[in-house]
Amino acid sequence: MTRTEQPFSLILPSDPVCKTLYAEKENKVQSTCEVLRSGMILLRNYLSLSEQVEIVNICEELGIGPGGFGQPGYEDGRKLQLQMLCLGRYWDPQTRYSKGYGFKVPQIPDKFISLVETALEDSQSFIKSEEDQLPWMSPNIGIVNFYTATGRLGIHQDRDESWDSINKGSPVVSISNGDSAEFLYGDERNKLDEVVLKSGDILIFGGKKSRNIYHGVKAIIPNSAPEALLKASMLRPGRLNLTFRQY
Ligand SMILES: O=C(O)CCC(=O)C(=O)O
Ligand SMILES: [Fe+2]
Repeated sequence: MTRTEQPFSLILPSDPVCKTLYAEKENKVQSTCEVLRSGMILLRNYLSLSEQVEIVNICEELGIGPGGFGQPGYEDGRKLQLQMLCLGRYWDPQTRYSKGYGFKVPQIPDKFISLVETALEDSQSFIKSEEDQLPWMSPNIGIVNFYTATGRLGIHQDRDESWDSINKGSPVVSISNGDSAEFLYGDERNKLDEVVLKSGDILIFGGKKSRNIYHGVKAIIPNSAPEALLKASMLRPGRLNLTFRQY
C-alpha cells in the first residue's frame, strides 16, 4: 500500500465545543432487522448517533497513526478508489493478507469486537430457520475503507481468509457510516441486486449460501450522511465502512 504523502484524516477542522453539544443531542431512530437473502441480514439504523461518532473518532485515531490510511494499489500503478486502514492483519490487492511492510498493523479495538459480536448475536436470534442460521465468529481482522463521493469498489468475493473460515461460512460484518452507498450483491457477477447502505446500518453475510456472494460498491450518494453525525464528528464528506471477519 502506498502511504499517502500526508497522513489521511477523516476529520475536518472544527470547534470542539460545538462537537460535544451535537453529540449530546441524540435522537435514536428505530432499528429493524431485514433478511435480504439466506445468510444475509441487514440491521438498519442499528447504531446510535453517539456510537457512529465514536467509530469515526476511533478510526481517525488509528488512521492518522503509523500503519494508518493509505491508498492500496497494484504493481502496474492502478489504485483502489478509496483510502484503506487494516486492523489485525495487513491486506492489499497485490499481496492479499500479509504482515505488512515496516509498520505495525493496529489491533482491532475491543469496542469494535464487542459491537460486531452483539450485532451477530442479534442477527442469530432474529433468524428462525436452522437452514439459514449464521455461524458464530469473533473477528480478528478488519478493513476500514473511506470512500469520497467518487469512490467505489469493484465486484469481488471475500475469499482471502483461511480455507477453514470460508468453508464454514464465517460471516463478514460490515458497518456503514457517513454517506450512503449503492451496494451490489448476488450469486453471479453479472446478475446483482442492489441495496442502499446508510449510516448506522450493519450488513452481515455468511453461511453456506451467502459467504461467497459477489459484491461491490457501485457508487456513493453525495451529501446523504446524517447532518447530526457530520456536526458531531466533523467527518469529511464521504463514506466510512468497516468490515470484520475471522481469518
Ligand atoms: O464498503 C463496503 O461496503 C464493502 C467493503 C468490502 O466489500 C470489503 O472490504 O471487502
Ligand atoms: Fe468485500
